[in-house]
Amino acid sequence: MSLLDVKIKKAGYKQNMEIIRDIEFSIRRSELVGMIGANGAGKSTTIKSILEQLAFVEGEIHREENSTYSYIPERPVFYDELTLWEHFEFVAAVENLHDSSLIYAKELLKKFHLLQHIHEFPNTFSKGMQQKGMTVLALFTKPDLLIIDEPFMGLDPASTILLLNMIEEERNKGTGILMCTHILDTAQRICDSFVIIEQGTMKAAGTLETVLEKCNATDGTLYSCLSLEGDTE
Ligand SMILES: Nc1ncnc2c1ncn2[C@@H]1O[C@H](COP(=O)(O)OP(=O)(O)OP(=O)(O)O)[C@@H](O)[C@H]1O
Repeated sequence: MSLLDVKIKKAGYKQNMEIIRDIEFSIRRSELVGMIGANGAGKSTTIKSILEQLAFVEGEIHREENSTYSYIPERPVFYDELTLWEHFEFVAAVENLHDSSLIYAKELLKKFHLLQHIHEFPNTFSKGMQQKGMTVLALFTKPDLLIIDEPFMGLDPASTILLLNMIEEERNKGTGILMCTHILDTAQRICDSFVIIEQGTMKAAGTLETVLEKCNATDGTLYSCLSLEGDTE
């Protein structure tokens, strides 16, 4: 049984608008799935359809019963009037979380070197600090499924390693992860499987071997699966 089964026939931002079509993949527990594709290919739109944020989706999206999910958006979003810590208190109250989750939040904040900033307003943070804040906010609820859009953007090398370790720890705990990224070398190294999106549709899905075969690039890398700009026949 999968944590998430996606079978999108077509979807878009308003009724009958077709931005993406024929996208089918699943995510199991402990599986890290990399979603790869050029700018504007339809990756974020696919994520939005999973998050039920699109006005028009034809198809089926099933999540395992009673499973929870967290989403780390490409661009961090914080409330202007709340400090970082107040964001945690707010989420804990809204989601009715146990007190232990706030203790866990502090452990994670320490790990991500944000503990000394918890009484500051995140909108005054640097891009990387905001990204780390969003990551901890997504993790402290202990989701079954984690959806991450471009997680490495703006992170310094130490924070990148921290994030990679965190992804590995989450997988070991059984969390299923969907990660959109343009950092193909890292994706190829760490993901269990891939979904390649091109011009709004799924070009290939499966293990590295499967997608490379589908892209006629058995000796290539993930780069070979993307049609490069300026390519001629
Ligand atoms: N709110 C919107 N309303 C209408 N069209 C949109 C909207 N958001 C995105 N699109 C269009 O949907 C298409 C797919 O965009 P999407 O953001 O899913 O691409 P992406 O693969 O995530 O790209 P990137 O790598 O640049 O983040 C693009 O043509 C884009 O212009």
